[in-house]
Amino acid sequence: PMNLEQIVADARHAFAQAADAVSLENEKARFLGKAGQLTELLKALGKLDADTRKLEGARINLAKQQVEEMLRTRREQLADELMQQRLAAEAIDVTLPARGASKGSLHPVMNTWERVEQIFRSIGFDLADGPEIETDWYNFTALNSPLNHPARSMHDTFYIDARDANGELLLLRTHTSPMQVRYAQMNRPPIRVIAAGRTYRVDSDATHAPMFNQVEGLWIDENISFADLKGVYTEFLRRFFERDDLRVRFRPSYFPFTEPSAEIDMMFEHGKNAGKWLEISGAGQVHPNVIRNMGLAPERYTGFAFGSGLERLTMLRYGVQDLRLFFEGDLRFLQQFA
Ligand SMILES: CNC(=O)COc1cccc(Nc2cc(Cl)ccn2)c1
Repeated sequence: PMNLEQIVADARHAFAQAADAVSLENEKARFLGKAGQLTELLKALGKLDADTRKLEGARINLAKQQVEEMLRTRREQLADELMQQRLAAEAIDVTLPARGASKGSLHPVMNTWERVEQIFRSIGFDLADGPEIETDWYNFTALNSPLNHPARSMHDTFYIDARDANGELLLLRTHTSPMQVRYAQMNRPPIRVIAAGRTYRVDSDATHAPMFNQVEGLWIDENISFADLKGVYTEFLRRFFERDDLRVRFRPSYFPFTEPSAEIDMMFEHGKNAGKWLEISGAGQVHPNVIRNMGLAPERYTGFAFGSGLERLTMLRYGVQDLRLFFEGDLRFLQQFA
């Protein structure tokens, strides 16, 4: 019969040459398959006499076991090589430095908003919120603004083309005072409240934007005087600007909702703008009509109020010259405040 040693040697060579599992299976078929060399030899045993068939059959089966063992070994080798290739290809170097995500930061005006609220909360003020779309009653009438007051004109105020359920005119609030009126209607004295938020006016240039942010404060109780306003507001400015060389002056002024009214200027005794008075806010004793519109008796309750632009406070704190920079979202500007 064909030289069994030669067949086993051929199989060893063929399996070693097989580069992957599929080619190895093809080589296996050449030796162990239905038409394989070893299978053919086993079939040919039928022609031999009994003794010879027994002897030859044993020899062929031995060869078959060797070939099957070689096949198993090669299969394991190929599987291991495949695993090694995958480990190399899919390896992640966990020691590489992270890409890092840039940290966000608060918009400077929102930072001012938070600082103002934190300062007033620390001296016992509550916070009010309220609708940006207001009725003309809460925005003007409740605040003692006469029906023919120029601020009510469409040149200064954005009106909504609709009325509310009670037929009231609707508008975008022009200041945050309406929130304070609502708060005072819902709470009993002592009323100490800060109302901050977006306000809208028909105006826009380097120092005016149609939408901007305002913060107002209100303190109503028995015997609250103008002196209390000066004390509280001066202390607020010193803490907000973190300066104790800050001077404050109150100039007589006029607002429909306060009597007497004042405009508040501040000045730093040292530094770049030393000695220069800067207008920062408006304030005054709440007008008796406004006290009454809050549902309180002006004979018993008095109080003060003040208002300031949050952009204005921010511009003064950081020396920003153009208001529009706060609304453009230019990261080169904003990241200075990160
Ligand atoms: C930038 N702000 C300004 O020029 C003027 O702001 C001011 C001035 C005086 C008072 C008020 N607010 C106020 C609020 C109520 Cl509920 C009652 C009375 N007054 C706001």
